[in-house]
Amino acid sequence: MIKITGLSRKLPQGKMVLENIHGQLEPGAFVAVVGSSGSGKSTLLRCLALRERWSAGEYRFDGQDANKLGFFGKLRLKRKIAYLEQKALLYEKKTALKNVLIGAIGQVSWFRRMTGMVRNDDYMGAMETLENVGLIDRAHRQAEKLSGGERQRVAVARAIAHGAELLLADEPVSGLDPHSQEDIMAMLKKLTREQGTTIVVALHRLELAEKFADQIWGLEEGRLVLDVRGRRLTLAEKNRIT
Ligand SMILES: Nc1ncnc2c1ncn2[C@@H]1O[C@H](COP(=O)(O)OP(=O)(O)OP(=O)(O)O)[C@@H](O)[C@H]1O
Repeated sequence: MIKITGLSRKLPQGKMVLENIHGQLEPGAFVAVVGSSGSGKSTLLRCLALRERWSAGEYRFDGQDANKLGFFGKLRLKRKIAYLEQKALLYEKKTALKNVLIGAIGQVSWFRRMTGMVRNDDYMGAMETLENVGLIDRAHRQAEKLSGGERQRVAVARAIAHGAELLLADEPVSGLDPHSQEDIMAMLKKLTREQGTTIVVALHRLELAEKFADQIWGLEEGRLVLDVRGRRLTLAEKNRIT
């Protein structure tokens, strides 16, 4: 379980980008973070991904206090967390399968990483994750020849092959057509159900959050003003965060 208590992020100029955020993420939860532009969604995701430092508060991952971890402890924790960019960053000339394998290779020994040797298990694991994200028929296609939605699927498959327990995705569907947006959200939801991955997505489209997420966090000027589970937002709630 992930628990954040009083998480705040103050910029050097003094501006509070996140202010006293409290929240809890159960294993396998699918959480959408919504809020108007500049409300702090990306900052929150980057803090949860340990890519940005918070200035106050506590972040516990399975009981471990991230503030108290040393260099190697933090590295181990980072291995459990995957962060997806808006536009999936892939090795363009490599196939979807190779891109996933590179993720899996991050989990194997130094020697095999250096030599690029791939075991049959790694290969089978990578093919299985590609199947899980509905991309088995694109396994041998070069990344540069994949559509935006397919690229996001490869990035997700790579994160799963890498053993991520927490997947943070910043606007993973922006720039995709509405049909692909729904497909990606459905695929993410399936992963939370079938693999138990905890997924947090920052989203602009509220209707996607309502349709697919189990829980909605609403941010307003760096404060968490909504934490809603299992129901749609009221009109007043929608107005507050848009
Ligand atoms: N390093 C920084 N330096 C200056 N301002 C920053 C920095 N990081 C964040 N901000 C500011 O903090 C606020 C929150 O930014 P953030 O990117 O987290 O918002 P967001 O909700 O993800 O916005 P968007 O939906 O437009 O991506 C914004 O006003 C942004 O300009």
